[in-house]
Amino acid sequence: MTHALQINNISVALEGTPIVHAISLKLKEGDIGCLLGPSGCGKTTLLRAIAGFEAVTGGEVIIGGEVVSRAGHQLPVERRQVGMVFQDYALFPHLNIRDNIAFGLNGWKAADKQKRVQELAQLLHIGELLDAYPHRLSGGQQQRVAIARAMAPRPRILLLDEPFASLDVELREEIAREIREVLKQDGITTILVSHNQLEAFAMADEIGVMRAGQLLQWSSAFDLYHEPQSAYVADFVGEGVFLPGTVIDTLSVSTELGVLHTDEDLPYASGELVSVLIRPDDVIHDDDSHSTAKVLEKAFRGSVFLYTLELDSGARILSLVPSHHAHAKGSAIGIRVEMDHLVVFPVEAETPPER
Ligand SMILES: Nc1ncnc2c1ncn2[C@@H]1O[C@H](COP(=O)(O)OP(=O)(O)OP(=O)(O)O)[C@@H](O)[C@H]1O
Repeated sequence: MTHALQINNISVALEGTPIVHAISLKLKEGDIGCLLGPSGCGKTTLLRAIAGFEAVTGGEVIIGGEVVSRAGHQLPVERRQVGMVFQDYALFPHLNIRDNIAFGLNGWKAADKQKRVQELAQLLHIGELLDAYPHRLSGGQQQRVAIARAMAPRPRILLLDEPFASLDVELREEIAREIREVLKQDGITTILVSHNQLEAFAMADEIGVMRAGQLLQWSSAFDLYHEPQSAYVADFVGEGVFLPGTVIDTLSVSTELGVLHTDEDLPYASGELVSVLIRPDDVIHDDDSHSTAKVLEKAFRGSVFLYTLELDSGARILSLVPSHHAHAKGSAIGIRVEMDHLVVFPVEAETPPER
């Protein structure tokens, strides 16, 4: 099967400094991928290499089956048929919104141009703004226009660099979901860059976690959360803590929270010391439980509180507790662990993610 985008083992250097190291990924036609990672890990550099603004020092970028980059060969940006939305939107101030959107449609018949502009204006709810000029628009409206303009020529890939960075935090997730719908309806294959995982979850079919120029894992949000392939990814994606454990057999690990069982064989020998990932939704508040933990912190999340709890050993775990259960800081509450799948890593701790 030909993928809309295939990246084979690419490396990119900026001014002689290696920044992106041997990254590979594939994206299906019409899918949305997200590069997620802390500041400086190389997300933008990888995006710019796909767009053709940066050359690769090794590997290949293949768009729609065509090799557009390999060492010593660079198809120019304007011949790649990629659309790009920059963080500052970069609208043309002297053109109205209609002409901004139609800007890349040179060579289209006037009627087709008009049809495409109308179609996008409707999809992105900017129909009333077509005669206005960019300076009159809010940040959110300018963003919609920038996305419409980049989508207009039906690019083979749409590249979005931190598209929601300048929007209100409360709005971002909702807008990410809405833009996802727009892209899906128009069938545009997209890669976006983000350092916000809620945005990535709301938007993407495939998410890649990057760290120091490497792609640690490329998979669905569900798999990143439930099947992280490294302690770094487990820690970076979602919330949770690692608790020390001792392997009893391939299906069970002994921890301070009792013996935890898993549904898939663990690749560890009996007696081996391991770290077990405990997510807040694995720890259930239960007044009838014999195990207790002390409430250290409470963070209100609407329908639930996120409790930070301290175990007898001093180890900390997190728990989501319905917000109608009010327990004071310092009090002990009953807890029960409910997990059918364990995520376990060797003890040697990795450096925690820089956030
Ligand atoms: N011209 C350059 N020469 C050498 N190194 C550079 C150059 N430009 C950027 N870098 C470095 O490359 C690394 C990756 O930068 P990049 O912008 O790709 O990261 P990013 O993950 O997109 O970060 P952010 O989320 O902060 O935008 C950074 O450490 C940066 O300092």
